[in-house]
Amino acid sequence: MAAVTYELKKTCKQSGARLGTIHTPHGSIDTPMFMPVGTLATVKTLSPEELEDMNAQIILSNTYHLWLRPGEDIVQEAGGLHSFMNWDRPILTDSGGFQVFSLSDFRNIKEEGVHFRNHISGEKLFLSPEKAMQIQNALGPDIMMALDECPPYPAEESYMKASVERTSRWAERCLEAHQNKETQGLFGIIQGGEYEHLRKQSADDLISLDFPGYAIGGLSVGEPKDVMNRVLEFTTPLLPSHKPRYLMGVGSADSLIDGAIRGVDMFDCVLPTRIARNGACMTNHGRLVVRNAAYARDFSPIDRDCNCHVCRNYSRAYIRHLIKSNETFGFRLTSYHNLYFLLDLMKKVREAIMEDRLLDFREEFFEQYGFNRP
Ligand SMILES: CCCSCc1cc(N)cc2c(=O)[nH]c(N)nc12
Repeated sequence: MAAVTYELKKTCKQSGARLGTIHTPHGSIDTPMFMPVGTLATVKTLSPEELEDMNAQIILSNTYHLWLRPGEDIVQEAGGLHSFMNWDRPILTDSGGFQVFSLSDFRNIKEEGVHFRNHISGEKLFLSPEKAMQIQNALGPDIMMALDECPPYPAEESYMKASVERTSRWAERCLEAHQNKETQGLFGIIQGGEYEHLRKQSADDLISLDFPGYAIGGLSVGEPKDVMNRVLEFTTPLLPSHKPRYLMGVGSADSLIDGAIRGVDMFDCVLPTRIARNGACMTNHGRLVVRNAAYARDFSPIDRDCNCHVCRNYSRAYIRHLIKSNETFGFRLTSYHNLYFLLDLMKKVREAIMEDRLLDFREEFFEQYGFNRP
């Protein structure tokens, strides 16, 4: 029995969207869905109990960061990530490659792996497909990611082709190095940038290796939204309909809806908690920067159309005061609301797919939120 399986439940009549359920050793996940990011084994400022209260079905953590601190050996001695962080629902870990490329000021990519400098201590380190698998096998997430290279945007076609071919060879090495096939699912990551023929090559290579799920990487790296949507339009249909599709690093409300319309099942992004720590909030009527002076005497909730614990109990004025005072509780309130907002948005997306009205929902939401407003 595979560790991770996907059950396709309904395909939307209006678009490529679909409803499904991902079954993992730590529970099932209704899709399309958003995954809060807990880079260092915590979703910043929030407790596992609060994440369960807002119906977070799965959270992410990061191989690169946990390898550096506290070390995968300590997490393994604790019984794995679930025990270490007291989270008994599913966990997905990224493979570390993206973080090496985005965080390290020195890196040298070779066939055997990537040489880089620890962004904290400066020491030289080396990450190979085998090492990425050893770390993830020790951390014990339900879903692991193969080691890939996420080239910058834009990238020359010749560089992208060589990178895709190396990522495919690394994916095969990850499969060979995988130690816990019965308890941990391994997803392949499709690369290829904006080049349709390279996306096809990457998909063909990885589909031939029969992963239980596939991620679309190399997006949300600075490309315009119309480029992302165009790449999704020709990439998502290449992927098996009976396996989960994960769009990496995508998390604004409009991108989640547009990704679901194009058949994406899983999303993650640090955006909701990152902007929360700057006093910015996602609402059904656009982004609200609650730290602004305009809200000093505004005793209404962050979002009058939100039913979260924060919007039912705290005012903009109070939250602005806490943020301006650098009070941790202020960041907790904005983080809780933003994650609740995206999780609730995906619940509404699932309901719209069930009722075959996702495109109508998109129009209503975009109009109310102010997307596409000139
Ligand atoms: C915890 C963070 C998960 S998503 C990080 C991420 C984000 C984005 N935007 C792209 C990629 C990618 O192409 N490959 C990999 N492994 N990760 C990516």
